[in-house]
Amino acid sequence: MGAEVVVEGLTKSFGKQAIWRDVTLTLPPGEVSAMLGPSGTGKSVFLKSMIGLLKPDRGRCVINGVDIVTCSEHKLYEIRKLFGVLFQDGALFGSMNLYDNVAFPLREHTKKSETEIRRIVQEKLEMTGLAGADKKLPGEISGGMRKRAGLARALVLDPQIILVDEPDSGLDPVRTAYISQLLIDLNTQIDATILIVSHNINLARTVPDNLGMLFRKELVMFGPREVLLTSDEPVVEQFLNGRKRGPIGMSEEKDTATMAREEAEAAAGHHDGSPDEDVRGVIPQMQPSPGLPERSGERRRKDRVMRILHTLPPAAQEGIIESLSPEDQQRYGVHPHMLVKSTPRPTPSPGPVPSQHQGQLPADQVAQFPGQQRPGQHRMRPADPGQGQG
Ligand SMILES: Nc1ncnc2c1ncn2[C@@H]1O[C@H](COP(=O)(O)OP(=O)(O)OP(=O)(O)O)[C@@H](O)[C@H]1O
Repeated sequence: MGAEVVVEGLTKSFGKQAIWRDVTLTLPPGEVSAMLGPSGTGKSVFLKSMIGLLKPDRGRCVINGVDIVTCSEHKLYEIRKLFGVLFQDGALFGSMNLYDNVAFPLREHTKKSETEIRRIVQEKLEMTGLAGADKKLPGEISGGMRKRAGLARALVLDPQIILVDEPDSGLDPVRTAYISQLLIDLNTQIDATILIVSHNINLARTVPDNLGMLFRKELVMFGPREVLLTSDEPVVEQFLNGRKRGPIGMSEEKDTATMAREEAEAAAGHHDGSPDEDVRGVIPQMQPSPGLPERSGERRRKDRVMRILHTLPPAAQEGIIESLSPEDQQRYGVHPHMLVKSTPRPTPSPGPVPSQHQGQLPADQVAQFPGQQRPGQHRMRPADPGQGQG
């Protein structure tokens, strides 16, 4: 199973430009998570910080007990071997054919024989639908194929964590659907922890187990997909609906006067071209291709989410319960339209409670993974039944 990634209070700036601060989340092992956010909110910077290519100003990013923010170069080198990264353009060497590109990490980082390398490269090319394309140069193939070749290369060292930067960039919707399916199939086959960075709404709604969103230099939310998909938090709602009206503006954040003007214009009947339909709601998640086994990450996530169900907002609870099969509903002792009441929580310690204005929900409405702590919120007690880590 993939490694868990625990991020606590991670903060990054370039000189005086703050990118994001106090990002706290846990990527559950073997599950697929996606980080959304408007352009320029620092999603790629987040990915690069997670693998130690960029150094955060403060905070922790702990993988297998090692904090990659403070560890030695030697430890970082070791930890990086757990990662497979797919950069936006595949980051292939233009002068090497696909075979040599995919073989590159094996030749650089292992002492495997060429026979063994051939076996692994061919296996990964097959997994990514590129069997037979090994002699092609990156310049001779389509953008979608380049991404798949980048993915094949990311897989050769058997990564426990796969980071994927905008798998949909430059691809048409059909090719995006294919690469999305490939990511789900890979997760099924190798059970790696996957983090996808994207602003593709369709991918966000159908692929990941967990969703997060960066905006205004903060992590607005992170939790099971159903929490964001049913959220009425204005930033999340605007983003998932792809609307112009809302707090997200052309460059980043709109001022209050602009928002008020847009509200007034909308009330007066002006149509700004945004879709009328509200796409909020839980739609079925993409399943592994026929012939593949059940996805272990999905099964584990189901157990984990059912343990924290009572901590989630009612709409998310309903979405989760409704997406369970009748057998699972019976197994977990739930039924549609029931609301699992929140168990009393300890009184929060004094401290700033994130305000709606800052794009954050009050701490007790935010989906939190067990063992996680936010400012002003007590850590969930391990003794609390149903709060264990899935
Ligand atoms: N190495 C760097 N040095 C200085 N500034 C940087 C560096 N890398 C990124 N930035 C800045 O950090 C901000 C966030 O960039 P990033 O590429 O992470 O955004 P993003 O959310 O991935 O955007 P997009 O969705 O458009 O790819 C930008 O203002 C960018 O200019």
